[in-house]
Amino acid sequence: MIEVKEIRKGFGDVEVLKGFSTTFQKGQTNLIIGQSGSGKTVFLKTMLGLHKPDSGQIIYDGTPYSNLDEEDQRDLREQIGMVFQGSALFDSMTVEENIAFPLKMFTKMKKSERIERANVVIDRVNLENANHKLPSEISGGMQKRVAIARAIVNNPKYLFCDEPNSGLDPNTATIIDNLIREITIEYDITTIINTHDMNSVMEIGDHIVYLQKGHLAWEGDKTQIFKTDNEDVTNFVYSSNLFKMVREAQLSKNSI
Ligand SMILES: Nc1ncnc2c1ncn2[C@@H]1O[C@H](COP(=O)(O)OP(=O)(O)OP(=O)(O)O)[C@@H](O)[C@H]1O
Repeated sequence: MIEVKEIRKGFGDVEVLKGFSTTFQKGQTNLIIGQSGSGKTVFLKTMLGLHKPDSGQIIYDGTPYSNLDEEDQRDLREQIGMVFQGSALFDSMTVEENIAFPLKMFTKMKKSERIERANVVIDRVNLENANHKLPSEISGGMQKRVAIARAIVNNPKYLFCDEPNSGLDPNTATIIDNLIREITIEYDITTIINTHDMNSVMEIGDHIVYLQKGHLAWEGDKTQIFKTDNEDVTNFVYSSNLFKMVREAQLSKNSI
């Protein structure tokens, strides 16, 4: 569980996160959504410890990040798996080497142990037969699977995903979303996903936080978001043409 208490972060005179609180439960896919520039990335980076908040606290399973000394902060960061936008794989490493990399960085495992553990997660994300391929030799969807496998190889308690669907076709995006959700439940991870994708909201939105100009303007789940009377959230939800058409069809049906 990650608790956010009255978090504020600014750069110079500009305050980007304007003092809000929320709680991200474990075993749930927690989504952060909002218009471009609303502060989603700054929020994610602040939770990751990459930005120091001006005030407020991020509390990881009861422990405020700001109370930790440098060594404990490092230990905590090792418990965070990260899926970067665009996968960020090492081009010159095979799938297996990419996935085993965090174990080389953060553990004292022998090479044979690292390979064994890497293959457990390779099986989990259904990447069998791709072990010795390079990222350039596999599809975008498979590259995402590698990124997810690399993020969970060290058994993280927390998983942060930045736009995990970007660049994928809708079908593959849904498969990747569901893989993240299954892993979240299976390993009881606190997962936080930064996304623009309304399909993700509908598919895996267990808890959705809507940021607007640095404020937390709304939070709820994937069914509540379609019933909210918050106009900004509704505009965001229906900003895609497809959703707009579905809504208009529903409204005209209701008026008959
Ligand atoms: N390091 C920084 N220094 C100064 N301003 C910053 C910095 N990082 C972000 N900002 C500003 O904070 C605001 C929010 O940016 P952020 O990247 O969090 O938005 P976002 O919601 O993630 O947008 P997008 O959906 O386009 O990625 C923007 O106005 C941005 O210019």
